[in-house]
Amino acid sequence: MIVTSLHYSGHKDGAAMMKTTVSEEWLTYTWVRLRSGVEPHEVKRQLIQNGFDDQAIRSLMRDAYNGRRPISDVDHAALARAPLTLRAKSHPQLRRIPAPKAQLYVWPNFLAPETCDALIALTDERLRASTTTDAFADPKIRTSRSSDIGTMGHNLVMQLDELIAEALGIHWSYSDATQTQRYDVNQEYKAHYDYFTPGTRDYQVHCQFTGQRTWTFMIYLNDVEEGGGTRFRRLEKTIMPEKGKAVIWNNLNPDGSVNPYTIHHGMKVRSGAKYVITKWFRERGWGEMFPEDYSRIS
Ligand SMILES: O=C(O)CCC(=O)C(=O)O
Ligand SMILES: [Fe+2]
Repeated sequence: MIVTSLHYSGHKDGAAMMKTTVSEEWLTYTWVRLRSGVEPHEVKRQLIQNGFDDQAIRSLMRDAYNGRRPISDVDHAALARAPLTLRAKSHPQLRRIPAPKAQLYVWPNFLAPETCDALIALTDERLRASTTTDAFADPKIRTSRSSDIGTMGHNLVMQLDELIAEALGIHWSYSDATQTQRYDVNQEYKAHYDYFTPGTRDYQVHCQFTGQRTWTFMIYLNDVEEGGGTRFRRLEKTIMPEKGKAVIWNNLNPDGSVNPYTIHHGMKVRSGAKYVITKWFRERGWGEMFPEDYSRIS
């Protein structure tokens, strides 16, 4: 903590020593936390604890100061028309998979091979067993390992977040912190939904601040020797891993209800290893959900 860069407006009696100006260090402190998925109200609490006055907290947190937008602001029809869906009509690589029951897209070569390699190296630095949010679920449902690369404050991941957010056309604050998954031989993620079933305790716990999951943006980081496809059994489509290829789908219907046709299975790797980035978008973030300058990117 670099205290010398801060200006204190101390009262003579010493009762309140409030920090009133912001520094690069505290901006980093604030935004690394917000990027990592720490809720705005918690970041605000930490800043208060560190002695900042309200004005300084406003300038540190900017759009996040007022917290996530209310659930009543969510426009599900607009989510179903996210800029990516329009871009797919003319983009040379991005295309919609012909499956009328769900919005499913593939984008080959979305990431450059060197970026994939750097993300794999970062993933391998800090692996943990993958979990599912349902404590009662079969422990064999997801046997891969995961890495919370979105909480490391790494520049590369922040750039990746921007790239994904711009590609989809939805601001990164409407997403969970970025994760990677590594599957070794015989590891898989059995058929599941990325959304939380409304009315369950799971939904209550995992959606209370951020709302439901909306779009999933997944990227394969390597070519898998054998196996490891992503199977959408109700759509009768299987996407095969290819280094840098993104698979993107909307877990919801245009009316906001969950779409069970999006059930998918990360199939067993038969030979080699498989790495994927998973980025789950959410109903609630701060600021504009569809920033205007994202829509201009072709
Ligand atoms: O690895 C895959 O192909 C699918 C991963 C997945 O569905 C997930 O992480 O939610
Ligand atoms: Fe999934």
